[in-house]
This record gives sequence, structure tokens and C-alpha cells, in this order.
Amino acid sequence: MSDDTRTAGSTDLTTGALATQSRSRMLEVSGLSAWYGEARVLTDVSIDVAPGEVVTLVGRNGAGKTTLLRSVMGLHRQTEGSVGFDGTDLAKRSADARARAGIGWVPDDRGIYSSLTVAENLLLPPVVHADAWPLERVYEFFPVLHERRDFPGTRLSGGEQQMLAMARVLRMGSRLLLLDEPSEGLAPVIVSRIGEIIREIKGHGVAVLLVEQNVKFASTVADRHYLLAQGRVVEHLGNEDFRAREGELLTYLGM
Ligand SMILES: Nc1ncnc2c1ncn2[C@@H]1O[C@H](COP(=O)(O)OP(=O)(O)OP(=O)(O)O)[C@@H](O)[C@H]1O
Repeated sequence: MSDDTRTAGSTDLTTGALATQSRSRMLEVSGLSAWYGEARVLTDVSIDVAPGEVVTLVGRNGAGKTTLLRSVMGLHRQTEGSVGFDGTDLAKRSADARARAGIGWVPDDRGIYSSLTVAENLLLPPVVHADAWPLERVYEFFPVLHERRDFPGTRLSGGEQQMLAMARVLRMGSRLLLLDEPSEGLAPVIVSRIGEIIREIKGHGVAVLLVEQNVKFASTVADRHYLLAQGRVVEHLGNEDFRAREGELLTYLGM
């Protein structure tokens, strides 16, 4: 995308219909920069997510999406700037403290313990917040996990592992889910089921911030999108604009 486009996107960010003032903010990242050693990989990133909102981070490989997600969780600590959650700045707090505040991490490898059963995977992490979903509610919401509750992690399909990883943080009490490429490596029919689940989770007031390379999938689940390039937010789009510019975005992303 050209530098001109970049400037226009930044202007929209502060003055357009998507200005943050109108939203109640659960997550509010402000002026976040991040480094690996001497190399700066995020520069002055500001994003926000409201309760019950689904927001994507889109960008080419190496744009900084995963680093941003990890910085929100507190898994990447070489940062400057603030990470506000429910009005408290967690930027100096550990990942553990952020999990207890209600942020849930769903890694791209899903992080399922293969030798443990589905039920054990669900019950192993502690309940960290009063909004934790009881096991019965988790099973009601994810019937396939109930059916497979005694299966070891190794016997789950990729889609089932993705569901288990999401269910696990909901049972812990997370109110903001950070999903790193949930559609990666899954068959189209499973991707659309994951999309339905994300939309249903949203209906329960849970917010989702996800890294997604699959533009079509992103447009079926998200309310808003931040486009990252070289560690900066260069566009901030509502889903309608995102859909209208899908072709352009696919070309930009090299897809
Ligand atoms: N552990 C690391 N050490 C040094 N540099 C890193 C490390 N991890 C990522 N980087 C660099 O940081 C930049 C941002 O990487 P990041 O993984 O956040 O991007 P991304 O947008 O998620 O891309 P991808 O989809 O390829 O993971 C890249 O230039 C990458 O090479």
C-alpha cells in the first residue's frame, strides 16, 4: 500500500466514523512499541476492542501481528506504551496477572496437552475470574467436546483442538480472547464452524482479537479490522469497507 494510502488510513483512524470515542473500551492499547533486541518491530500502535466485539489484525508476514497479540498478553515484554484493560494499565504486569484480569491466550499451535483427555485439558488451568464458564455450559456450547470428553488430545482433529483451546480459556474466565490464526490448517467446512462459534461467543459478551491471514474468513466474523504494515497500523476499517476492498486487500497481502 502506498505511503499516501497509509496517511489517509491514519487520518481515518482519528477523524472518521470509526473514531474510538463512540465505543466503550475493554482493551485499549495506546502508543505501543515493541523490540526484539535492537530491532523495533512495532511502532506507536493504538488499537481498542469493546465488550462483545470481534476485531482482526491483518497484514503481511512479518508485519508484527503476532508480536502485538503477544504484547497484549504480556508474553512479549520488550515494549513501551500502555495496555489498558477495563481501565487499568496492565503493561507492566505479568502474563499471569493479565490472565487473571480476564485476557485469554489461544496460541496458533492450540497448546493442547496430547496425553491428557479433553476433560483434563479443560480442567487443568485454574479458574481465574468470576466470569468463568462452568463445565456444563462449556459442554452445552461445544457439544463435540462433551462427546469427546474422555478422548486424549492426540485423537482430536485440528478443528476440535481449536475449539478445545477456546473452550479452555472461557472456562478459566477470560472475557477477551486472543486468537492467533484460528483458521490456519483447517478445512473450509471447519473454518466456517469456527466462524459460527466466534459469532456465538460474541453473543455472550466475550470480545475477540484475532490475527488472521484469511481475509474472507475475517470478513465473516469481525466488526472491525486493523491493517498492520511494518509494525504500524496503516488502516482501520469497519467490516463493510473491508468487504468492499477485499480484492485490493488480497492483492496487497499477496493472496
Ligand atoms: N523471536 C524473534 N526474534 C527476533 N525477531 C523476531 C522474533 N519473532 C518475530 N521477529 C520479527 O519481528 C517482526 C514481526 O514478526 P511477527 O511474527 O510479529 O509478524 P506477523 O505479522 O505475525 O507475521 P507472521 O504471520 O509471519 O507470523 C518480523 O520482522 C519478525 O522477523
